[in-house]
Amino acid sequence: MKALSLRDVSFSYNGHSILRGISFDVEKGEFLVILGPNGAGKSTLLRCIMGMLKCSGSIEIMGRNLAALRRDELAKLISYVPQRVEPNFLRVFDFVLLGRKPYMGLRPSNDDIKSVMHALKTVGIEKLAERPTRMLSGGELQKAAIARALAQETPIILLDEPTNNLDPKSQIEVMNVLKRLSKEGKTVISVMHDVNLALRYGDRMVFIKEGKFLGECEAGNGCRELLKAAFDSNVEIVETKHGFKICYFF
Ligand SMILES: Nc1ncnc2c1ncn2[C@@H]1O[C@H](COP(=O)(O)OP(=O)(O)OP(=O)(O)O)[C@@H](O)[C@H]1O
Repeated sequence: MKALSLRDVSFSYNGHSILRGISFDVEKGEFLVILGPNGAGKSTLLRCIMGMLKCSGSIEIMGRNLAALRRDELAKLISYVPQRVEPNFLRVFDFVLLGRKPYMGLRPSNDDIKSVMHALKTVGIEKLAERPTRMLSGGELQKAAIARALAQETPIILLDEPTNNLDPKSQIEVMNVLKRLSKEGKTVISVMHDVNLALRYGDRMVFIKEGKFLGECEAGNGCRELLKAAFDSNVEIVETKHGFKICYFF
């Protein structure tokens, strides 16, 4: 069974075609990065997978047809970290507790509280539990959003540009958390613009261009030709002394 299977997924906004017949699979425990130019349809694709937009074609999540899943069933299979998270008056603990909604009764159970504490520890922000989210830095807020998704305890986690607006140290911290999660068996699917982070942390890259599936490649193999075609630029990939692949466009 695949974690995610897309077959001929298409979507239009008011008759304007955005996604055109996208098909690909994601294996369980894989760290898949979705890349492509601005406006290619990456965020739209994530919203289709989350059932927030109604697309044609078929989407299977952990072997189950998305169209046949109830909202609470879907929320136990897949969690979503959106591109922008709005900070508010909620304490970090309560913000992360929102991830327990699919499981919670009127009051949080001991399991809910344990799960929140575990999620906060996993992303390394347990010391911020009492702080209102509006008093967090961009990186801390991003980690809180990831912790909320972890508290949801889903086998798949979907992220839309999780390293946006983060400084280099926070970028690496967030990517290390995601890599560790995928190594522990979670399926991580992330839209990213930072090709170097994608090459370094992803297992595989899927390229979307003009609403279509352009191609896929193993991240370790550099993916030079696909990068060139996706971004209409010349690309060079070099290996650093640490064994990382670094790519630059010209
Ligand atoms: N609510 C909407 N109504 C109409 N068109 C929309 C809407 N949201 C997005 N679009 C259009 O759909 C296309 C795909 O947008 P989408 O946000 O999915 O692209 P993206 O690949 O995620 O882009 P980026 O890398 O810039 O975030 C764009 O042309 C965008 O203008």
